[in-house]
Amino acid sequence: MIQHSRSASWLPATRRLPEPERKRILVTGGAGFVGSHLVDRLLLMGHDVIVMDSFLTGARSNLEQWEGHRSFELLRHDVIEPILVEVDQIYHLACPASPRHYQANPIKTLKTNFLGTSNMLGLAKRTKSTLLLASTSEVYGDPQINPQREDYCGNTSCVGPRAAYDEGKRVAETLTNEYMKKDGVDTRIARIFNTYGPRMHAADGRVVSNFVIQALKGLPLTVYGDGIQTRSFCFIHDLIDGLIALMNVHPGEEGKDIHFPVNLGSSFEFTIAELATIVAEVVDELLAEERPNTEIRYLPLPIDDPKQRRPDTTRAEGLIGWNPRWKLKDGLREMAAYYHARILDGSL
Ligand SMILES: O=C(O)[C@H]1O[C@H](OP(=O)(O)OP(=O)(O)OC[C@H]2O[C@@H](n3ccc(=O)[nH]c3=O)[C@H](O)[C@@H]2O)[C@H](O)[C@@H](O)[C@@H]1O
Repeated sequence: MIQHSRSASWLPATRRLPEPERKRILVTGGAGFVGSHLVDRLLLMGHDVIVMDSFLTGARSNLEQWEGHRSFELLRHDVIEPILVEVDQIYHLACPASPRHYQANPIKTLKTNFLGTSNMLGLAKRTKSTLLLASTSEVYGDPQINPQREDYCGNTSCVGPRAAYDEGKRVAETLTNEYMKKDGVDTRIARIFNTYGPRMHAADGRVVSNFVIQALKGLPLTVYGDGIQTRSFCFIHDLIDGLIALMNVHPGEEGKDIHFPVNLGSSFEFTIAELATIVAEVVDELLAEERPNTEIRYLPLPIDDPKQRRPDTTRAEGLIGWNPRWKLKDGLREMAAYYHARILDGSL
């Protein structure tokens, strides 16, 4: 059945699942980059979605397409404070994710990861709902093996500049695992590797958004260090496929361990210098102009910046049959078009 809201005919048309299949789903951090794409997909699938966000880094504008839709509810609430809502599933995404944001207030980042995750696990226990924790590739720190498998314990510093986030996420994983073992909470842990796409906060300082915006504005691309550090970039729609598949996986006959962390990310590794070249090509194509002299400005490499990062996704493939499908260039085209429209309408 196609559902339109009572009040606004311009709302996106969604399915409405029959009662037993339709779930009430809480998305913490649902106004952020990943969260808002997840909310879009869950609503389009026909579920009821409650978004909880403190708007510390999330933006209301990421969700404005849903305001007034009867399956959508938005709560301004900081996950650090307990809350009681009746839900079937919890995607726990709330936490600033860009180094610029999580370093701006490290204590808050730690509290979000410890107290926030503890609150959500308590809620999952009380409501008997399934909780998926959005963890991160940062739990591997500056990895000494490449690619990283889920059983690699990582190389982090608990007093380094990235510690509030990577140690915060490590303790969030530990909490999740202990609630699963001790209290029988049905949990999933996704370790998300560098993800990019439309709606990334324009000022969050991450490499893909920085490069695309710089190229669109004709500014030099800021490469930190010599640009030989690597990352693997996953397009947002692929990540959302993976998160939903992981949330809904069941042990099955094979008795799969669905609670152990699962890497979600692209297996194609690029140096940051290569990324700069590809972004310049994509933006030239969009603006239909030859700009052979895209300038690179080399800036110092941040302390503890991981030198290499690429997920081993064998586990995701076996457990949920997941593999990213978007090619880097295609994803960058989407992202460049998104920011370009904002530059043209004056909002960027
Ligand atoms: O996007 C992500 O998924 C991840 O982003 C960051 O991790 P990081 O890999 O350091 O991401 P970026 O800040 O985008 O940096 C990637 C690389 O590009 C470099 N960089 C960044 C920005 C820039 O303008 N120029 C540049 O060369 C950085 O030094 C780093 O080597 C966060 O710490 C992670 O939590 C998050 O999961």
